[in-house]
Amino acid sequence: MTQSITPELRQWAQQQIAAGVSREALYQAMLSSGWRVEAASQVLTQLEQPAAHWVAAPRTPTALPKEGVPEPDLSAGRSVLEIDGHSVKVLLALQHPRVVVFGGFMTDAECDALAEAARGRLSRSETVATADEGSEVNAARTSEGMFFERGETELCARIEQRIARLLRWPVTHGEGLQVLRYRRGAEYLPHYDYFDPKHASSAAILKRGGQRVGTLVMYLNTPPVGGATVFPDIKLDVMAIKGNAVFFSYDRPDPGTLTLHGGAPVQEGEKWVATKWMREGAFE
Ligand SMILES: O=C(O)CCC(=O)C(=O)O
Ligand SMILES: [Fe+2]
Repeated sequence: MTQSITPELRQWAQQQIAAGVSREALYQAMLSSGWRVEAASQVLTQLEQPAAHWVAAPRTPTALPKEGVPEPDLSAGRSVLEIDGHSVKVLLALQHPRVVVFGGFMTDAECDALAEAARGRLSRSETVATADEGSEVNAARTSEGMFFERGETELCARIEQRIARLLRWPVTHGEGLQVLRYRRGAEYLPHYDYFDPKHASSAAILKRGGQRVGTLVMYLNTPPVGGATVFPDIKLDVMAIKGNAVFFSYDRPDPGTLTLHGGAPVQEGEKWVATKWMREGAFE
């Protein structure tokens, strides 16, 4: 099925919205009638943008950056990246390890909506077991978490599309969004996001999509005190500020990537984040 975004389709979608149909209902209706996640999400995203930004058909799949890991286009010293009508600021860029901090990646409304959608589905976070197959509850991680399916809701699809464009990495190569809530005192001790090839459980995990090669942690609120994302190897603390996000990439599953990182204890209030992990291959 070709899924070009014709003027008629756009008009139909606009009429539905004007008639009070929610974006979510429209998105689910499009999926049930055979639309692909990315195309359906694009139609709805474009409705918010000036007509000059509309395209007649879905754009070609996101081109991979040369390096083989996700990477934003920061050529020519860009400080603001225009992604799907959002002005994403580049607040900090470090070469090695590759760490980029973005300002205004998500709107406050998007942060609130994502946290609310996740709230009822949180359970004590698990991490990959070290000894045998499967995952286990781990004292190093005292947050509660949940995973959305990729493209599960219109909001997930919209955020996933924005991530894909920002980091030039296909939506298909990303895991579903994970949402974590840390209550006061909760933390995530320093760890690597790649799967340790020496762990017994890694072989099975790697069959689906291969290694993780990049992470984007999005802050869904601003904890009053504490909760920074810390990178002990390079002594960098990224403060958790609502709507901002920190990206880092790792081209091999090796501590030499200097991507050791953790979530510092939350000292007051709560901390909410969404994490997107990107794989080297398609995660289907
Ligand atoms: O909460 C944080 O700041 C870090 C989260 C994290 O490391 C992860 O989700 O893998
Ligand atoms: Fe992590």
